[in-house]
Amino acid sequence: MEASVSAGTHDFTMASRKAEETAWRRFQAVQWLESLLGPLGISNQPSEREFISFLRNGLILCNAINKIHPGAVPKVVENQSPLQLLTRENQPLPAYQYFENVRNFLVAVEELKLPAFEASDLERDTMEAGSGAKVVDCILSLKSFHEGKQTTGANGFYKHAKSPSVVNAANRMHSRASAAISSDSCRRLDMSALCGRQLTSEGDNGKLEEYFVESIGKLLAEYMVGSKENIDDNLLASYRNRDMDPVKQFNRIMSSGLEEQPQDNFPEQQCKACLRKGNCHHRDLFKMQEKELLDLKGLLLETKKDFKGLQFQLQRDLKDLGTQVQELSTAALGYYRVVKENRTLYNMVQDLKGNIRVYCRIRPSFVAEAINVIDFIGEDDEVYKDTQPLIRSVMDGYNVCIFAYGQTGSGKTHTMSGPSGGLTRDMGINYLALNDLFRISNGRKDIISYEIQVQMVEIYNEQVRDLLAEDSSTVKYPFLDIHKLEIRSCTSDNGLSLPDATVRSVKSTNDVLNLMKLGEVNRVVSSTGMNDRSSRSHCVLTVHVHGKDESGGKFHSRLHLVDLAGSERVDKSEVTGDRLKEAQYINRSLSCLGDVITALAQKNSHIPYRNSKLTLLLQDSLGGHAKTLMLAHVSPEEDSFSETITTLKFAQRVSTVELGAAHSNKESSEVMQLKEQIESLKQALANKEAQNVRLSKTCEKPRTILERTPPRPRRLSIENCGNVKNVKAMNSEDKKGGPKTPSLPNRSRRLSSDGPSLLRRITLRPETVLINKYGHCQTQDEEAITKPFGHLDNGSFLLAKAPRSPTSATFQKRVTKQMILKTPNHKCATKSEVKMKKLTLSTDNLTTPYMVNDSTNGKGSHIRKSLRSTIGKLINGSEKRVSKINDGKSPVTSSARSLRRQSLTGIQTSGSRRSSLGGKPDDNCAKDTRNAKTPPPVHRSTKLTSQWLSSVDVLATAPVHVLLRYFDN
Ligand SMILES: Nc1ncnc2c1ncn2[C@@H]1O[C@H](COP(=O)(O)OP(=O)(O)OP(=O)(O)O)[C@@H](O)[C@H]1O
Repeated sequence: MEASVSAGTHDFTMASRKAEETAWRRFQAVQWLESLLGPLGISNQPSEREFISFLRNGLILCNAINKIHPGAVPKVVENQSPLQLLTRENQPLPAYQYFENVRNFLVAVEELKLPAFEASDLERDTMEAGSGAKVVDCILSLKSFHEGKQTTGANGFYKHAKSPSVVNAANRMHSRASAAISSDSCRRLDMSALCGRQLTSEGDNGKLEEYFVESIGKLLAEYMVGSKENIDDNLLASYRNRDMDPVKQFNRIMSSGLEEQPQDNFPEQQCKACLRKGNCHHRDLFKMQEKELLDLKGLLLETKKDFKGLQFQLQRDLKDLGTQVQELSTAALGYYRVVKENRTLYNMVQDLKGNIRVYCRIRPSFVAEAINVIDFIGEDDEVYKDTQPLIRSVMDGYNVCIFAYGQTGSGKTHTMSGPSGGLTRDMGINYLALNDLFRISNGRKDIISYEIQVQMVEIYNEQVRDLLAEDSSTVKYPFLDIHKLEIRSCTSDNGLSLPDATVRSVKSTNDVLNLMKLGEVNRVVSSTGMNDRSSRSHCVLTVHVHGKDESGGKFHSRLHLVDLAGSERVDKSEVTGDRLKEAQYINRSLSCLGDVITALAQKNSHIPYRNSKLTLLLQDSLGGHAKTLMLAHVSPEEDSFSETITTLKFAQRVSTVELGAAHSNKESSEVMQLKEQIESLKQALANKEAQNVRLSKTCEKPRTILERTPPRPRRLSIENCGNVKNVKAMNSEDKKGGPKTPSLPNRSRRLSSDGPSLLRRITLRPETVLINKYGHCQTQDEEAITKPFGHLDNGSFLLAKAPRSPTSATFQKRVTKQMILKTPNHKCATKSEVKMKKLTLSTDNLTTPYMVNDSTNGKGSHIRKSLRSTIGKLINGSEKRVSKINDGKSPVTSSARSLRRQSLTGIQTSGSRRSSLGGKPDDNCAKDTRNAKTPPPVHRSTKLTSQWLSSVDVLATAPVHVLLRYFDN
C-alpha cells in the first residue's frame, strides 16, 4: 500500500516536472520567435493549444526560417496578423491559406536537416497531446541552428535537444540532469571546441550532425563527471581512460545516475554503487545523521519551549515597563506643570514684590581653543522673548527700564543694539522693542491712540549729551561743554527727566532705525585692549509713549533702554590719557550704581541717587514704581574670571531689590479731572493762606487802611480763584467800560487792594456768569463777555450767580444753592438728573449741601474724598492757620474770620449768624468792620447766608471744577 502511494506520488511528481519542462520549452520558443520577428502579440506562457493556433498558418514559421536562412521559403503566403488570428481563433481558416506555408516550411526544415514535424500537428481537429512538443522541438532546433550560425559565421549547427516526451529515459530522468540540459547550466558548457571548427560547405552537414552529437555527448559527460555525484567509480575510470564512445558514456552516466538516485527510505533500498564497491559507510553515516537529526529535533523542541517561556517573560516585562513608563510620564508631566506653575507664581511674586528681574547672557568665546571658565548650554537666539512682556507693559502705562550691565567686551551693545551694521533680523533689543511697540499700537488703534517719541542721550564723563541733536558739532566734540543737559524730576514739565534733549516722534520702525543709526554714529566709541569698539559712555534710549483711550483717559509711560559702559580694569584694557579718564568716570558711575542697588537692597532710608548722573537719570526706574530688568553680561574666558564673578555677584544683589508693585500711569478722564481739581485747590489754598496773612495784618489796622482806600467801581474778582491775571483782565475790562451789570450798593463797590477791598473782590455779581471752555465769560442772558475769564483747559466751566442784591426778596425766594462736583458725563445736569447726596463740611459751623454724582468709580470717589478733605482743610485749615498765627487769643482772629466771610459774601456778619454758626461774636471785629463802613447786614435767613457763605468759600477755592447752580424753587 505504502509502496503504491509512494509510486503514485512519484508519478505525479514526474508528470508535473514534465509539464513544467514542456511549458519552459514553449516559453523559450516564443521568446526566440519574438526576438527574431519582433512582438507577436502572444503571451509569454501560452498553452499548447494557443501556441499551435498561433503557428497554424505557417506564416511565422516561414518568416522565421527565412530570417535565419534567407530564401529558405521562396514564397510566403501573407495572411492576417497573428494577433488577428488569435482573436479569431474560433473561426476556421481556409486550409489553403496555411497549408502552402506550412508545407514550404517543412521542406525548408528538411533541407536544413533539422527536426521537423507533421503538417497535421498544426491542425486543430487532429491535435493530440504531445504534438505541440514536436513543433517546439523544431523551433528550438531552428534557434540552435541560428545561434550556431551566428557563432561560427557559417551555416550554423543545431543542438538537437529533444523534449522529454521524445526521449526514452525522460520519464526517469533526474531533475538535476534535465536541468543540466535545459537550464542555464547547459549554456555554460564549453562550446569553444565546437566553435573552433569551421565547416564550409553544405555537404559537410552529415558529418556535422555526427560531430555535434559526439561533441555534445562529450561535453555533457564531462559536465556530469565534473559534478561526480552518484556516478560509478568504474564508469569514471573508463571515462578518464577515454576508452568509450562519449555518447555511450553519456547514456551510461545518465542511466547509472538515474538508477543511483537516493530514495526516500534509505535502509529499505540498496545503495547499489556502494555495494558494488563493498565499502558502504552511507548507512552508518545515515544513522549518525539520523541520530543527530533527532538530537537536533529535541534541541529544537527545547529551544522552542525556552523561546516561548522567554517570549512570555518578555511580554510580561514589556507590560510592566509600559506601566512604569506611563507612570513616569504622568509624573514628568505633573512635574513640568508644577515647574511651569512655580515659574508663573514666582514671576507673580516677583511682580508683586516688584523685584528687579535679572537675566544673564554669556558671550560666545571668540577663540576656539581658549579655556573657558563658563559655558553656555542651550539656545542663544531668544534673548528678547523674556523682555517682551515688559514691552507690552509700556503700552499699558507702566514705566519700564531694561539695562545691560557687564564688563567691557561682554556683549552689552550687541544685546541692546545688535551687531554693528547687522541685518534687521540681527537687531538688538532696542529695535525689537520699538518694533513691538508699533505692532501693539497698530493692533489697538481702534481703542487707543498712541504717540511714540524717542530721546537718546549718553552720559559721558558725567555729562549728559544729546545723541539726536541737530547740531552735530555738539556731539562731535564731546569735551566741549556746550550741550550739557540737566536731569530733572520726572514730574516736571511733560514728565521728561531730560526736557532739553531732542524728542523725536517716530511713526515706524524705519524711523527708529534711522534714529538709532544717528545715535550710534554720535556715540563715543574707542578701541581698547579689551574691545575694538568699546562704548565709552552709558547710552540711554528713552521711549515716551503717550496714550489716549476712547473715554478720554490718558497715560504717559516711559521705556528706558540702557546700554551701560563696561566696567574695566585699566591694567587690562591698557588705556591711557583720555581713555583712562573715561574709564575712571565709567567705573565711578558704575560704583555709584552699585551703591544705589546696595542701599535699595538693604532698604536704607537714604538712597544715594544724586551721586552720579546715571543713578539720577534712572532714579524712577530703580526706586520708583517701574518694572525693571537687568541683563547681566559675562565673558566666558578664563582671564575674565574675576570680572565674571563680580558681575554675577552684582546681578545677585540686584535681584534682591524690591521696588514694590509697579504702578500704571493710566488714569481715567475723571480721575485726571479730579486730580487737576486737587491741584487747583492746593493752589487756591496757597493763595488763600497768603491772603490770610495779609488779612490778619489788615485787621490790626483796618481803620487806617480803609481810610486810605479810595472807592472803586464794583467788579467781579476771581483772585481767589487762583488766576490773578484774569482778575487784572477783568479789572481792565471794567475800566474800559466792559459789559454793564446791575449796580451794587456803594459799599460793595468800595474796593481796596488791602483789607476790606478783599471783601469786595470776592463779592459776586448778581447775574449768572458762565465760563465756557475757551475761558470766556457769559452772562445768563447769553451776553458774552469778550475777555477771557481764566483758562479752563479741560472744557469745564464755572457758573456763578450772585444775588442782584443780597437783600433782594426775589433772590431769596429763588435761591437754593447747590454745589455740584462736575463729572465727565455730567455737564450741566438739571436738578432731576443729579442724584443728591448731602455732605457736611466740617467748617466752623458751616453746613453745605453738595450734589455728588454717584456714578463715578472707586478711584473717582477716592479722589473725591481727598477733594473733600482738601476743601475741608482749605476752609478749616486756613482758618486754623490764621488762628494759629493769631494764637487764638488775638482779637484779630475772629475779626479776620468775619472779615473773610464778609469778603466772600459781601454780607456783613451779624450776631444772629454767628450764633447760628456756633461762633462767638467778636465785638472788636464787629466794631472794626462797622468803623470801616463795611456793607450793612443783609436781611436774609441765617441758613441761606451760611449756605451761601460756604458755597462761595468753596467757589473761591475751587474755581475751575466746581459748578455752582441755582434752581428756582
Ligand atoms: N552673543 C554674541 N554673539 C556674537 N558676538 C557677540 C555676542 N556678544 C558680543 N559679541 C561680539 O563681541 C564684541 C564685543 O561686544 P560689545 O561691543 O557688544 O561689548 P560691550 O559689552 O558693549 O563692550 P563695551 O562695554 O566695551 O562697549 C563685539 O564684536 C560683538 O559683536
